Formats: sequence, C-alpha cells, structure tokens
Amino acid sequence: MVLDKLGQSLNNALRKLARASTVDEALVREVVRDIQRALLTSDVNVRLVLDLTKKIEKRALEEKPPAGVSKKEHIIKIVYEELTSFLGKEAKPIEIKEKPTILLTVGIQGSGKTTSVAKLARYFQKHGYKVGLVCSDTWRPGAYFQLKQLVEPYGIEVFGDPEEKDAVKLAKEGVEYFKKKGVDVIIVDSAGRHKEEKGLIEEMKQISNAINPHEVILVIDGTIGQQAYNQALAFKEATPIGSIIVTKLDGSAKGGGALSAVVATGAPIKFIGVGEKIDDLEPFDPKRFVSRLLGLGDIQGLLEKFEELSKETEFTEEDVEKFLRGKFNLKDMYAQLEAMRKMGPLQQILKMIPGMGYSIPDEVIKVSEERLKKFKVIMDSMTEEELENPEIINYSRIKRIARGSGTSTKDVKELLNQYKQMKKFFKGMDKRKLAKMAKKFNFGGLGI
Ligand SMILES: Nc1nc2c(ncn2[C@@H]2O[C@H](COP(=O)(O)OP(=O)(O)OP(=O)(O)O)[C@@H](O)[C@H]2O)c(=O)[nH]1
Repeated sequence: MVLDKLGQSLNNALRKLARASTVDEALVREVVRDIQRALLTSDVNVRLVLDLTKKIEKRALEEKPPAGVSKKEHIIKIVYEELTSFLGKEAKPIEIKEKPTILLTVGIQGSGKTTSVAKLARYFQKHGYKVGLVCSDTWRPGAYFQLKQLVEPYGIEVFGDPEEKDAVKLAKEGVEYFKKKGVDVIIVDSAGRHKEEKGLIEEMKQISNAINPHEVILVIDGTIGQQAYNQALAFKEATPIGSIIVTKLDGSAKGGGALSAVVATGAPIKFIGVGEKIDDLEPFDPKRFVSRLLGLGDIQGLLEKFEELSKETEFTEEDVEKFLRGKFNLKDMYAQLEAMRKMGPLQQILKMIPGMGYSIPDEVIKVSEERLKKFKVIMDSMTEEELENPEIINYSRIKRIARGSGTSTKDVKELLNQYKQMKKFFKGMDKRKLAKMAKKFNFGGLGI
C-alpha cells in the first residue's frame, strides 16, 4: 500500500478523535501533534509540517461546524481539506491534445525512469492511444533492451539503436519515425546517467531543442524524501512545460516528504509510481490520494480502474454495479474473476472501497489461471438457466456436469463454493459499503 505507515498514523490520529467522548482544546492539540509526528516521520520538511498543522489547529479550534455536522466530522473534514491542498489540491493530468503528443522523460540514475516510461506507455495504451517509445539512452545500451522487454508483451514499439552514441540524433530520428507511423503519443526516454541536477537539465535542454516536446517529465525517486525539493526546483526553473512523476511510493517511508517537497516547488505531480509492475502507475489526484491515505476509501479510484479495464474487456458500468452489489450469476463471476486477475491483486483494489479496510479473506478472491480454465470448462457443461441461477443446481446435476465436462464433482462443488463465497462476501459488503460511501461524501467515513 502507498505510504502505508503515514496512512496508518494519520488514521490513528483521526480515530483518537472519533473515539473521544468530548472534543475539547486539549484533544485537538493532541490530535494535531499526532499528525505532526506522522508527517515528520514521513520526512516532510519541518517548516511545511508546522505551517500545515498550525492551519489545521487554528481552523479546528475556531471554525464552527455547520448545522447537522458534528464537531468531530468537521475536524476530519478540515484535516482532509488541508492535507489535500498541501498536496496540490487538484489533479493535473497529462493532456493529449495534439497528434502526436511528444513527451520527453528525464531523471537521475536509478530514479525509476525507464520503468516509468514503460508504465506511461501502457497507461496511454489502456486509454486507447497508440504509443511509440524512443530510447535515446546512449550511455547504457541495456536501457533499450530493458524498455523493449517491458513493453513487448503489450505490442508497444521501441525505437532505438544501442550502437548509436549521439542521443540528440537518436531522439530526433525516433520522433520522425513514429510521426510517419501516425502514433498518438511519442515518449522519448533520455539517458539516466546523471547523478545530479546539472547534467540532467543540460541534457534535457539539448534534446528538448531537437524534438520540441509538448511536455517534459521529470522522474523523481520517492525514497529520497524531502531531498526531492532541489531536483524539482532546478527542473521547474529550467522548463515551463515540466511535470513530475514520483516513483517508489509503495513501501517508502519517506514518500510523504518527497511528494510535499515537490508540491512546494510548484511543479505539478502528474503520476505516482506505486510498484514494480507495469500497471503500477496512478494519475496523481490529491483528493483521492488523501482520502485513501486517511482511510476514507476511494470509490473513484476503483471505478476508474474498472473503466480502464472495460476498454479492453467490454466491461460495462452495469457489471461494475453488479459487482459492487453482489448481485451476480456464474457468468458474471467468471468475468469478474478474470478481470481481477488482470487488474492485479484484488486486495489492492478492494482497499479502495470505502470501509473495506485491510482484511479480505484470501479464499474469496484467490483464483489461479488453471482454476479459471477449469471453471470455464465446467461452465460450458451447464445450462443457461443454471449459469444464471446457480442455486438450482442439485447433487445429481453436479454429477452430470462433472461427467459432461470431464472434471470431478469436487471440482464442480469448488466452483459453486467460490460463487457462494463471493456472492456472500460482496453482499455483506454492500450495505456497509453504501453506508460508508454515503458517509464519505460527508467526510465521516471513520465510523463516527
Ligand atoms: N517498488 C517500486 N520500484 C520501482 C518503481 N519504479 C521503478 N522501480 C524500480 O526501481 C529500479 C530502477 O528503475 P529503472 O527504471 O531501471 O531506473 P532508471 O532511472 O531508468 O535507471 P537508469 O536507466 O539506470 O538510469 C528498478 O528495479 C525498478 O523496478 C516503483 O514505483 N515502485
């Protein structure tokens, strides 16, 4: 989970507030101190922390909650609002206005640049764009092969020449190549040889002059914490069309420091890297980020994930609804299990649902490729009526289905069991989820 520790400590601070019988000045100060500690532990700059928490404290002590809103709810809303504006307030997506839109990525050695380029390419592909990648890293011939290997499974083409020594020439040729091919987005990956900002910015200028990108993206390693400030500032001063990806926010204790330091420079963060896999890239949206961090859930993120997926698997809004309501039959279950496998660990997704918290029984969601295949064979031997209403399947039908599909009664029972568990689980979740969701919009999703 992204910024797990910070999220837990902030959540604990708010829970303290939620549990208290009365909200007085002492409690507000204590909660604010807890928030301070949480942010400092995440390497957020001391001055920034003090400014932020002073604002929270002042508002919490002075503002009167509007009618119908409790003091506790109001303070949680204040914390949410202040943290959100601390992290930049609004999401600023990369816009693909022109065809082709040319993006140039730069980053210090090991920042996660090459991985992020592959993730970005995949992201745009999932959004229906045709993408071409140019590797102009002439310092590390391996970079070309690394990039190729990362995107090959998705049919994304990489232009490069490990023998070529002239990065600017490569970048130019690559852009021309993909312009002729008529792609929508061209991403140029520059050399990651630099250990500090100066060389990086010099190279960015040279390549920028040659290919005239719509946007230059700096990839910053989130594990460096508030040190990200200098990199982001030098970059922001060097280009008016710069934006930032902060990587490795999964498992980094200092991620909060890196994010807030970048925001403090005024450079927009557009994406965050949340894992090593190609799909582990998220558009950065302060509102969503903070609500998830505070444990208020993120229904928006969940729906977006489904939306991305639906472009590939014909998933409809209705399916999402069914999934969320636990109203589904065997066919839906199959589609959903398949979708979940594609989307990655379901734990990660369910955590975005308000109120889902941290524990989902493994047996509800674990499904291997092999098992899925077996499910398909079994389902092929069922009647339409049975698929739509599996409850009608009795033992003699189980035996017939097993025979018809060349499987065992145990296998058929396993499928039905999985269905039952999923249905029960999601049904159980439904009421809570809806209640929490409703509360979330009043910013009261902490059980108060
Ligand atoms: N956990 C995690 N690891 C990441 C993330 N992004 C990148 N990495 C890992 O960071 C390491 C460095 O990534 P690269 O993409 O090779 O870095 P680079 O900046 O291109 O490096 P050079 O090409 O050597 O300059 C790799 O092991 C990546 O898997 C992320 O968001 N989370």
